[in-house]
Amino acid sequence: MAQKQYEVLEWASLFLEKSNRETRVAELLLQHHLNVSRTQYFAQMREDIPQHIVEKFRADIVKHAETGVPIQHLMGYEIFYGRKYSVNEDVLIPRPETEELVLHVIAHAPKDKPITIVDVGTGSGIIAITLALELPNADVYAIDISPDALVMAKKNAEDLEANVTFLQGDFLEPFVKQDLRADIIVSNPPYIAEEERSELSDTVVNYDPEIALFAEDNGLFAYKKIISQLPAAILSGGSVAFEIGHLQGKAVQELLQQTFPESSVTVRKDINGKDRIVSAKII
Ligand SMILES: C[S@@+](CC[C@H](N)C(=O)[O-])C[C@H]1O[C@@H](n2cnc3c(N)ncnc32)[C@H](O)[C@@H]1O
Repeated sequence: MAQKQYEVLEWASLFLEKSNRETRVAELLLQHHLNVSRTQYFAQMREDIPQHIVEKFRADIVKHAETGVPIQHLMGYEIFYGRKYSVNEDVLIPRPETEELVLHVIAHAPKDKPITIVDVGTGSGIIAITLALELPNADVYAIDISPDALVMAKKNAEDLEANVTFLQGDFLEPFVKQDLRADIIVSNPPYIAEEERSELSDTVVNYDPEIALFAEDNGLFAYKKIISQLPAAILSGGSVAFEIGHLQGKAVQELLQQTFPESSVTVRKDINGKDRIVSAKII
């Protein structure tokens, strides 16, 4: 018997609710299996869906509910800043908060002269690639310690035709080693404290890479390390922008202020009113 699109979605929502899984994912997954735009998806809510698509969709919903595997891994991609990025277990699944970091950098970047930008801890490459595509005057470098993450980031850069130089190493070290200096340094580093592990969903703990999530020193290790490398990596008058955990604003602000006492360091809130970005213009 043929099933209408809204009936298939209703089944998925009930199934996911029963297994305490988020239901928002069902729509994204169904849209993916139907291979339609968002507008088309809503327009055809009362249309019949071919049986083979219903079966594939149901199988993915059951797998997600039973194992916690993120739908982005089932689909093989996530959308970031309107572009499709391949993802797998080697990279953090892009988060919507990070779009706010990218928007901040784009809004404040000089547009009238050549600039150099470094993305520290690039993962799937979302920050570096978006900046390379949105800021044609920027020479963009992207660093990660994980060779596997860099494979995925390079694939994404190639697929999206973005010109990014990828370096492997410990935070800013490979950039500094080349005697380079940047106008803008941006990072969404690992910032979750080990003590917070139990608060995370098993979808995050089991499927995002450990190295992308956790940081010692109450989640501050990466900020401390990057800030200690900054004086050798940034140009005077350059700027820094970090994504932060919503309780880390004051601590990261103080760390930056200690290293650059003359600079003004700002904590910015995200769309939900939570501290999300710490930025500074370096003097
Ligand atoms: C929170 S993820 C961010 C990934 C990506 N920039 C994003 O926003 O989705 C942090 C990234 O930092 C990388 N990383 C962790 N420790 C590092 C280190 N010591 N040096 C360079 N990168 C590191 C991880 O491999 C991971 O890709």
